Amino acid sequence: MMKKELVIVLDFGGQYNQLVARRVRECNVYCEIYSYKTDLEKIKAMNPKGIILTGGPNSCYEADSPTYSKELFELGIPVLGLCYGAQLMMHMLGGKVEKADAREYGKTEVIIDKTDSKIFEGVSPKTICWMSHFDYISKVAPGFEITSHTENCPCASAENVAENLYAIQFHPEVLHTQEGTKMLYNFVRNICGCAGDWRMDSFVEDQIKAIREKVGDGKVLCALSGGVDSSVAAVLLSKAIGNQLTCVFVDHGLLRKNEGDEVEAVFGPEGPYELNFIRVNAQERYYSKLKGVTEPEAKRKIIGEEFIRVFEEEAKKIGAVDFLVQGTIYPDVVESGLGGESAVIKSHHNVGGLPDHVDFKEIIEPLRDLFKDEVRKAGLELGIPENLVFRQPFPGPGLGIRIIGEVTADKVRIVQDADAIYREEIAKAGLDREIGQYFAALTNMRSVGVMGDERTYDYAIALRAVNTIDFMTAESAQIPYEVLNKVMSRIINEVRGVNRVMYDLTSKPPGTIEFE
Ligand SMILES: Nc1ncnc2c1ncn2[C@@H]1O[C@H](COP(=O)(O)OP(=O)(O)OP(=O)(O)O)[C@@H](O)[C@H]1O
Ligand SMILES: O=c1[nH]c(=O)c2[nH+]cn([C@@H]3O[C@H](COP(=O)(O)O)[C@@H](O)[C@H]3O)c2[nH]1
Ligand SMILES: NC(=O)CC[C@H](N)C(=O)O
Ligand SMILES: [Mg+2]
Repeated sequence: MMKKELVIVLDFGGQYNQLVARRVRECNVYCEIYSYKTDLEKIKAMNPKGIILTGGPNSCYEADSPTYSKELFELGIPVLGLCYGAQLMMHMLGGKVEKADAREYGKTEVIIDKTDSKIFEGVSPKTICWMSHFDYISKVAPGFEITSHTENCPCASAENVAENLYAIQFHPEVLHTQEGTKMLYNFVRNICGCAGDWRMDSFVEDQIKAIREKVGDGKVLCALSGGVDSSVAAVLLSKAIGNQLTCVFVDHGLLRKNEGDEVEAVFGPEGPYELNFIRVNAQERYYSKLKGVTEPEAKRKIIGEEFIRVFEEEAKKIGAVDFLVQGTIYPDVVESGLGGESAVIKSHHNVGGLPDHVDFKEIIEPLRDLFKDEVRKAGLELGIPENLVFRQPFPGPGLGIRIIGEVTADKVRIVQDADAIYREEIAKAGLDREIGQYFAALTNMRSVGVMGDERTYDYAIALRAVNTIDFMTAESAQIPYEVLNKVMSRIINEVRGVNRVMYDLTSKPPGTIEFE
């Protein structure tokens, strides 16, 4: 078998490390991320075609900052340092890095000095790049030449062609760097010489192989929500291990209207997949655990823990189940505060919301490194129908995080009915494939209204709709006013307990997509 081409990303704690990996994969080159604490011997043994050092929050000239063996730069393997990685390369090889008088942050014009640099092939001589640094390279290391600069920064990039070493102060992986993808392409394809023969089908094949090796003839339980991620995970697992797999779908009473039956229709015995499928109706159990709880993180943790307890009980019934599979994807990991140095935004039930003790030998998450759109590609690769692959995401904690404050059966009914109307009207207007994610939420606010000459004192529904590529950032969608108006009027007329409807205009950041 032909050996797969690999580029290694060495993680120094930057915020955009997964984006680096993703951009490399977009160049059809396989890529894996390793911590800067990984041994050089281990890196060498993987025989990478290139190595990328990421950004990071530290200053390389301080004593305890992350560093690496200098031998890395002497292997003859092309190395590209980004931001902290660039500074570290200069610092270790005899250049100088210092604190700048002013920090450079955001979109910045970079002027290319060496237009025939391989990194800048096809890039305009003046190009907008994303900067995010306090420190700067005040002197390049011997053997390096400066290849670009900005108004405030004398060295925006440098290279030592003879040694195959490249340093970039800005962040080519961020889409705000207009020609960044081109630069990374130039590095992996032209400088590292990768042929670019990696495709999503290789990802699928590799995962199937890895799962078979790990699981052997053991039994596996897959947490299946019917959403995009776990459906892709379930089909992948089923291809890998067939009958050893049982899928468990939990109806926690926080699903959208009719969703339980819809999921059962697709994955149950009547559907097209040959899966061992179990539906657990756990409504009462969730409502009683959530009674009186209002704090968002507390709600998330309770829902997350109950999921696991249900899975454990089902596993006991099957007997001797060692593995639990979840459809965790990369944004779940980052937001739960586990993506390197990044802060906790909210504990996704399947990551940061997991209880301390879990009764499975191992949790398998085959999609953990992928972004949503990459998961969709894998789904299509697996032959999953488009209407499933392009479903809008629905969070595991469900309506639990779309009902602000305490969850009750009556509030669930209100938000389910309002949401169903909203979805119906969006579909009628032909907008359902256009908008990334849209839903109704129940604010915990009641206000005074007048209906049929009577005073009302009822809840306000918030409508949300966002467009996004990777769900890490998002903008509110521009829905035609007539559509919003129709939704408002139907909700007020058809859903008892609501007398006001609002549209949430907030982008992410500063908002998040869900309300809790
Ligand atoms: N009701 C549920 N029953 C069983 N497992 C669930 C349920 N809800 C969520 N999960 C598990 O938690 C994981 C994360 O949920 P999440 O909503 O992010 O993914 P998804 O439902 O698979 O896809 P999507 O993001 O498209 O909704 C799922 O992949 C699945 O493994
Ligand atoms: O399975 C999930 N478990 C969770 O705990 C969770 N929280 C948010 N989401 C989904 O993630 C995306 C980003 O949402 P936020 O901007 O609200 O963090 C959006 O698509 C959200 O629907 C979740 N999915
Ligand atoms: N984004 C980065 O990698 C920053 C590197 C370094 N901490 C600086 O401020 O210059
Ligand atoms: Mg979901």
